[in-house]
Amino acid sequence: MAPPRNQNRAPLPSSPSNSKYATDEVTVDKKRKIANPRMPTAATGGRPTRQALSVVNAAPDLAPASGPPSTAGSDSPVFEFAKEDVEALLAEKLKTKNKFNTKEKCDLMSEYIRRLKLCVKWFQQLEENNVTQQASLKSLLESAEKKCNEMEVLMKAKEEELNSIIMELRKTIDALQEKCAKEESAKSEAMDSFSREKEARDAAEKLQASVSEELKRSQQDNSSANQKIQSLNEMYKRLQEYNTSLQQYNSKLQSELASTNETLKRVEKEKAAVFENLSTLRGHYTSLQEQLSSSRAVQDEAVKQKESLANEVGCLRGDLQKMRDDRDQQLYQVQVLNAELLKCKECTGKSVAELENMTVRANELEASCLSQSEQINRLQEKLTFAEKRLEMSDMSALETRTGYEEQKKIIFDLHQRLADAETKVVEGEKLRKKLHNTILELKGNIRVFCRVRPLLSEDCVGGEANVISFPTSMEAQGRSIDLAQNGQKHSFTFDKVFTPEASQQDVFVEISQLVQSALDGYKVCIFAYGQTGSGKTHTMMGNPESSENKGLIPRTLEQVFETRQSLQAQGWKL
Ligand SMILES: Nc1ncnc2c1ncn2[C@@H]1O[C@H](COP(=O)(O)OP(=O)(O)OP(=O)(O)O)[C@@H](O)[C@H]1O
Repeated sequence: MAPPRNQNRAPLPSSPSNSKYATDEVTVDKKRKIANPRMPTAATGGRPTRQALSVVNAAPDLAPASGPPSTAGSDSPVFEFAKEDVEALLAEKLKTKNKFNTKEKCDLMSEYIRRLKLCVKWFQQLEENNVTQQASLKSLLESAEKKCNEMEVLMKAKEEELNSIIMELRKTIDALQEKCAKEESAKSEAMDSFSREKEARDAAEKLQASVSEELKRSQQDNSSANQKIQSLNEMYKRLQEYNTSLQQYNSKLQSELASTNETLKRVEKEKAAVFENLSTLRGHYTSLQEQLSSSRAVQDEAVKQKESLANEVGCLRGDLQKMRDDRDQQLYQVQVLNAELLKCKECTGKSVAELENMTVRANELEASCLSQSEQINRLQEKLTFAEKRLEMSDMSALETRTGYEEQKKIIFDLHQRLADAETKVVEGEKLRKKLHNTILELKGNIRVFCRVRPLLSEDCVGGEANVISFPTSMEAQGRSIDLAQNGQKHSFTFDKVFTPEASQQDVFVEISQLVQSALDGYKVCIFAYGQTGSGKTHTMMGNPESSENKGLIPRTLEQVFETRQSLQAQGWKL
């Protein structure tokens, strides 16, 4: 015969270290055995447990006159009953050998009563266990809810903190980017001005080079003009010398002409004297015929002399003419030379004017050169200033760049922190889902709510206004309703009962957790049933336009979309 069940289920050692686990185990074990007493368990080493009824049947053997068997640390034995056992016990019929043997009948009856009592006791114990289990589950549920709420609050605070940090960082990034852009534009402006100044400097240098070349050319022109002037002066001097020599020659020729004229006068005087002599001679002609012949001869000779003298005069005249021609030619040459001299003088004047012009131009060019060099100096100063500015802007750009790099590092660190925080959030979210699901499982996977709608005007026609009442006992409050019919009261218990005063929001508060569960990825079904006009449509749909009267479906959709938006802000995607 197998040992009785209560011996196997003796209370576990009451060591303080494992008392909690022992209690939990007992609870779980009991639950499992109540559900299916014939299932083999670890406690029985895999063997099927003995039938509870047989324990009860065996009770007289185990419980002698001293009383019922007791478990360790307890006076009353613990028996276990299955449904079938109870039903069998209830259906049992007393069989006596002799119908009229009342003693035997009485014994059997008392035995039967004892077993019934044991069964009732077992029921009571079971109920007590259930109550304690329910209380412990409630406390567990409350602590889990508390934890969940705390976790949610923490998460929200952390999320807000992170959002503010992200906003600040975004602002800093924007400011830095703006600063960077400004610096870049200032740098490009400085570069532009630098390039412009460089171009201006190049142009000025080119201008200076061209001006210096022009100056050189003008100096060369000047020197060539000077040389020309010198040569012209020399030529002028030579011409003056030539002129003086020509004047001297002219005066010489004139003196020669005067002497020739004097000679001619003398010759004419001699001729006149000869003619006088001839007349005297003619007077003496007669007298002097002889003398005439001689005189003729002398005359002939004189004629001859005269002819020779006339020839000589002609020759002298030709010479004179020649001399005159020469003189005219010389005069013409002098005139030409004078004209040339005048031209030369004009030329010299022009050259002098040109020289003056050239000097003026050279002076102007020197002045422009000076102004150009001043401009070049100014431009060089500007250039050095621009270079300094460029260096400064380079320095500031470098500083900004280092600042930017530092900010980048900070942003990188913050991004890492953000990523860590996000992973923590995700983990927290997972934990929250798990806890939420555990809570819902603890609350019960299938829950039935009852909503009592307020009485409508047509409902009061029959005068049965107070059919429904709500019990106010601690246990039944909010979970039960009592219906009165024909003077009889019928109680009904649900997971939750909503009174007519309950608003749509109150109903949705209970449902929203299931919606959250659906959002967490669990399958959820909510449906309403009831008789016509009981308020199903009102509860489920209500008036979607009214914020107060909208039903569960609009509110659920709102929650879904709100959650979607908040999750989107956290980086979740559809
Ligand atoms: N909690 C409530 N508060 C106020 N009025 C309600 C409530 N519940 C229902 N009503 C009103 O009761 C009437 C009937 O409700 P409803 O139409 O929702 O019933 P129903 O169960 O959907 O009916 P049916 O099955 O015929 O569609 C409506 O006029 C509705 O406004």
